[in-house]
Order: sequence, then structure tokens, then C-alpha cells
Amino acid sequence: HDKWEIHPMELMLLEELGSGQFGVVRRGKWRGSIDTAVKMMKEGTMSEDDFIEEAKVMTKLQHPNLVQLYGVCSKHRPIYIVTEYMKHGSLLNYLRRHENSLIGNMGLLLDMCIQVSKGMAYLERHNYIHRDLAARNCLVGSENVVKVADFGLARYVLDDQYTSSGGTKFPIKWAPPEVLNYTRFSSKSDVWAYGVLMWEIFTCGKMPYGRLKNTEVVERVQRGIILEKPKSCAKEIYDVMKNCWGHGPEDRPSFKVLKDQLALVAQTLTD
Ligand SMILES: Cn1cc(-c2ccnc(-n3ncc4cc(C(C)(C)C)cc(F)c4c3=O)c2CO)cc(Nc2ccncn2)c1=O
Repeated sequence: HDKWEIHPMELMLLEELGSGQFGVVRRGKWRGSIDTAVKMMKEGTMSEDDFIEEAKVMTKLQHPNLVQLYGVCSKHRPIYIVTEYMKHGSLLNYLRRHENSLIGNMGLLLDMCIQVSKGMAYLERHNYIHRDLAARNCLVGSENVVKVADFGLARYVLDDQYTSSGGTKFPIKWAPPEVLNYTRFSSKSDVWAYGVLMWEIFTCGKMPYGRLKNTEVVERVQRGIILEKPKSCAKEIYDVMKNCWGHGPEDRPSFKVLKDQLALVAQTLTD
């Protein structure tokens, strides 16, 4: 019996949570009591067979700061991807909606960064690359828990506008030079994206590089121009962000090092 295969009879579908990259996502109850989110994959949006193969690996990735994949319903079409449920939705929306109570709460914003770095350090340890780390792809649960979502799924998107670096949906503003030039993804390209995610957190959800066109952002990144320090952000925290934007992957810290750097900063700020 395939552990990662979920029987649709065990799922009760509830309200719609949104429609993401792959189609509608609904809240669900699994085996009567487990809160889940159920992605109902729109046909033709993802390479399903490859994903179903990978799902076996993904269900084994378990960490308090990763949105847990419970399994898939792959015996019918559309296939369902069943994950744990996070009641406050995307971190980006949460930052924008709670800006007034978050801005200036350095400790809470830093704690969000630290939670994400823990989830990412776990993925790094398992040689697992996210490929689209950003505030929009993190989720918020009760008691300000923040978890990384949809890690690794980028590999199965069929939309060229998203997968090719020249496409309109490619996340240019979260990409380092080696991804812009050669789409060379690594845990160090996730670290660059993590620096931009820190900037999103400390600006409470501003758009990086404002309204600059993708071509202008590519030009700046390649010339080594980086995002400015957010107003309500301590210098020590901006120093960590800047570390994430080292021009070459070898100039950036690993998530393991990042996690420890952030814990140190948190210590000094609360002393
Ligand atoms: C687990 N989960 C998922 C979602 C949810 C809903 C709609 N779209 C999405 N998204 N969002 C983004 C997304 C991105 C990708 C990339 C491959 C990385 C491009 C692939 C996806 F499959 C999704 C997806 O499914 C999500 C994120 O997977 C919302 C939750 N919660 C709430 C709660 C309240 N209000 C709204 N959502 C929740 O708990």
C-alpha cells in the first residue's frame, strides 16, 4: 500500500482558499479531523507523472517550518495534492494586512526570518532546492508560526512564461546573477532569494525594486546594485541581508551559517 497515496473518500472538501499556479486550492478535512489544503491540479499545468514520483520523496521532508505534504490522490484526474493547513494564508498577505502592528516590532519580524531560515537549513541539509522562495510562498499558522511552502514544485510547472528566465512570470526580483544568466539553481540561489524575503519581511510586504521593469532589475543585479536598507531595520539585520546578496554563490553563506548569524543578532537585539 503506497503510504503517500490518499484515498479521496477520506477527504471532505470545504471552502476555496485561492487559485494558485496550478488551479483551485480548497480547505479539506482528512480522515474526519485533520485540517488540510487540497490543490486540485488543473490539467496541463504540471508534469504530473514526474511529480507523483517525486511526491514519495517530498512526504519524507518533515520539519516544523516546512508545510508538510501529507500525500496525493493520483488515481483520478485532476490529481489532488494534500498538505497541512495554515490558517492565516500567505506571509506576503499577512505582512501587508498587519503592517501597522508589525512595523517596528523588530523582534517578531526577526523571528519570522529565523523560522524561515530553519526550514531552509533543513532543505539545504537534504540537498533540496526550493527554486521560488519568496514571502508569497511562505504561509502563516497560529501563534505566528511561519512555514516554507511549495518547495521543489517549480520543477514541475509546464508554463514556459514561468520556467524560462525570459518569461513574464519568472521571479526575476528574487533571482541571483547565475540564475538570471544560466538558470543555475542551488541552495545558494535560495540564499539570495532568502535575502529578498528578509527585505520583504522588514518592509512589511513591499514589492522589491518598486515598479522597476524586469529588464531594469536584471541590469542592476548584474551590476551589483542591491536593495536599500528598509527604514525600520537594524544595521546588523541589513548586514545579514547583504551577505545573502554576494555576487557569486561562493560569496554567500549557507543556510546553516545564516541560521546561526540570525540567532546571534536576535540575542544582541534582545539584550
Ligand atoms: C497549505 N495552504 C495553501 C494555500 C494556497 C492556496 C492557493 N494557492 C496556493 N499556491 N500558491 C502559490 C503556489 C506556487 C507554486 C510554485 C510552483 C512555487 C510557483 C505552486 C503552487 F502549487 C502554489 C499554490 O498552490 C497556496 C499555497 O500552497 C493556502 C493556505 N491557507 C490559507 C488560509 C487562509 N486563506 C488563504 N489560504 C494553506 O494553508
